[in-house]
Amino acid sequence: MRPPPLLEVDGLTMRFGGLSAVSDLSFSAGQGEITAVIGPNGAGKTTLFNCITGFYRPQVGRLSLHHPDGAALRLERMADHVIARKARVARTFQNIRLFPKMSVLENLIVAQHRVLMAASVFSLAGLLGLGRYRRAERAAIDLARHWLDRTGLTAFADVEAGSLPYGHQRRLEIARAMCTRPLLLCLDEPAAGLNPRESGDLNHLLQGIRDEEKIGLLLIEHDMSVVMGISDRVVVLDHGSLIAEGSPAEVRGNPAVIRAYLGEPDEPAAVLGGEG
Ligand SMILES: Nc1ncnc2c1ncn2[C@@H]1O[C@H](COP(=O)(O)OP(=O)(O)OP(=O)(O)O)[C@@H](O)[C@H]1O
Repeated sequence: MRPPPLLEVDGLTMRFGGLSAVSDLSFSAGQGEITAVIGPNGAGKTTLFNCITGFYRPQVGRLSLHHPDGAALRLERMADHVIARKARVARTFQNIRLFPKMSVLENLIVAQHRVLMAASVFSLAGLLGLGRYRRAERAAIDLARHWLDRTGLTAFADVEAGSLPYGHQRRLEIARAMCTRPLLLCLDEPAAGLNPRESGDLNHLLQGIRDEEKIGLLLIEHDMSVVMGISDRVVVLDHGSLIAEGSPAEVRGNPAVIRAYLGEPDEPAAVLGGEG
């Protein structure tokens, strides 16, 4: 049985001039599930992420984020900063976007600036005088330390983020996103540029986040060992439309998926291999 939907995408269409980058797309991503969005180049994956995170406003369709208190927030009506803060959707990027000159720890504290500023009641007096701010600061440091530990970065806490090896920077991006306490974590090609060992570590980290935090993860990924190895559901796009949806095993054997990737029905293992 599928878990309750966390994100429901309903009839989503996003056009650029005459081009439909996403076309009448519907699917759901469950709470406590890893949902992978795959498809050939130009299929509309990044456009979908940009609609979910408020960077684009779709012309048609609904994006509903179901909160544990029963509220269904309509993301397509919200600005990006409201989606991050109120709907609690966090995102990492294909091209890593850390503060490279800040330390690893500072990156994780800055991610929590909204909570800290709220605790200061947005005033200097609040910053200087209130126990409430000091408690919030303590909690922010504890949360940062927790995610440093979970991502294996504790030893690098004081190191400049930009000087970390690539695989560590990817994990730091995930730690930073988790410091915002998201309900939905959107990961844009988290395995890009990782070697097989780092990719294995990433799988382990993402499965741990799913199982322990019970949040939803939505990932765009081209590395099929990651997609087939850790996803609970796979959504396949081609030319902006949904062509398949199901478990990794169901999707891997789907003729439409094989055609979209290979242009012919032979040799699915070449592109859609992996564990699963
Ligand atoms: N801002 C934009 N303006 C015009 N066209 C765009 C814009 N963003 C995306 N597109 C077009 O929309 C289509 C889908 O692009 P998108 O980047 O969403 O695909 P993708 O599946 O993420 O591809 P890739 O795997 O190569 O990253 C492409 O034809 C792309 O050129």
